[in-house]
Amino acid sequence: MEVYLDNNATTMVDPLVFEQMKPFFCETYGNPNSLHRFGAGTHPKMMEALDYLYTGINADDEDDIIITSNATESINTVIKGVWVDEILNGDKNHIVTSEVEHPAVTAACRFLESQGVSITYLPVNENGVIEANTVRDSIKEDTALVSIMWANNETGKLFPIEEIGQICKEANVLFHSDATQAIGKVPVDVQKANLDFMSFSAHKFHGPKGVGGTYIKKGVKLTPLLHGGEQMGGKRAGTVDVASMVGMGYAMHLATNEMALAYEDNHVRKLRDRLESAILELPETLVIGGTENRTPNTTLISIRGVEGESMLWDLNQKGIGASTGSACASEDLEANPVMNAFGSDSELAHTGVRFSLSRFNTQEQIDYAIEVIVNAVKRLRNLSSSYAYAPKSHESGL
Ligand SMILES: Cc1ncc(COP(=O)(O)O)c(CNc2co[nH]c2=O)c1O
Repeated sequence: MEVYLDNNATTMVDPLVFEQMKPFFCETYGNPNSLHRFGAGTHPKMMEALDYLYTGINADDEDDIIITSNATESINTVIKGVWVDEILNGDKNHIVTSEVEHPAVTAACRFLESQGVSITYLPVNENGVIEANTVRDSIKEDTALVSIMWANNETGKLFPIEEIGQICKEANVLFHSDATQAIGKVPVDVQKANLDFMSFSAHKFHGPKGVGGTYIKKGVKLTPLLHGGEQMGGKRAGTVDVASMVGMGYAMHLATNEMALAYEDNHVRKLRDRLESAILELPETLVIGGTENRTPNTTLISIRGVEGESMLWDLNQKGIGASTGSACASEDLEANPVMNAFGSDSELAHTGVRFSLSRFNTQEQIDYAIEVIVNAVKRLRNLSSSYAYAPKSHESGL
């Protein structure tokens, strides 16, 4: 049996989304910017996609959305655009972010640091969450931007975005959230959150890879990252991947409607809890960041005595796909940076395994995964030269 439990890395394209995309490869294939019928034929579905996108996040209208290639481009568009507008051409020189952002945020901020910008990286509390008051305390006269993720890709922890948005509004500071891991899992409302900018990526909510979006609040200036064309009103040059844009719009429609979010919060959460509870019955296991206030599909579990990469290999041999954290960091054997941010000791920081489910997982798959995981833990702990579990009188050893 094959069981895919790495949906925070990427998701399967929903077959219903794929159906919407098909016509734009060999039938309606014109360039949207061409004046003839072949180009104009793409417009109705592109407008429909923009309608799905802006309504899915409760933006004002379709002008508040630009189509990008992924969340990484969207994040760079915001951070570097604010740098140009507010720092290079303004009187600001400070950005507030967190220690547990995705590398797309951290690396963009590191680049700005190399250009002389001051960056504050806020720490998480013992539950792996940024506390809103630490944002308030970090804002200074010359703060240009606050950028805090909506949901952490490794732990699933949800951050107090609405509270932080109110703080930024009162301090008159621009506010960006990387919502890549939130859309399709929890309600996302850019107006309730007082966001000026937001980034997202279609392949995280059953849309195609290679397409994402940036929300830019109406009236907020943002110098484009890409120049050289009038697409997206000049906010993002380059011919749009029409099929992917249509796919992302429909995926947003399927993922953010009331019924879909209720399904995530019930069916997917129940399967995640079933998997998590079974693993937590093993001794010396714990959920990193705790089980409260998370996206319904994610669990990051430390299994003492079991190297995360070894576990992934065992699982893969049995047809199960999971991860130790962000795929972009999975090539190296570095300790999980999020676990480091929790102050985990170096041994613990290598024991994390992330399981991230989706609406396409079934109970049969989860029960099979539980059986494989429990057997893998037994095998790997028995092989470990450094792990010796001394069961307490009432516990059975492994
Ligand atoms: C919070 C967050 N932001 C940005 C990105 C980048 O998205 P992309 O530009 O579409 O690639 C990711 C991808 N996160 C992961 C990719 O693989 N495992 C992950 O957890 C993410 O989880």
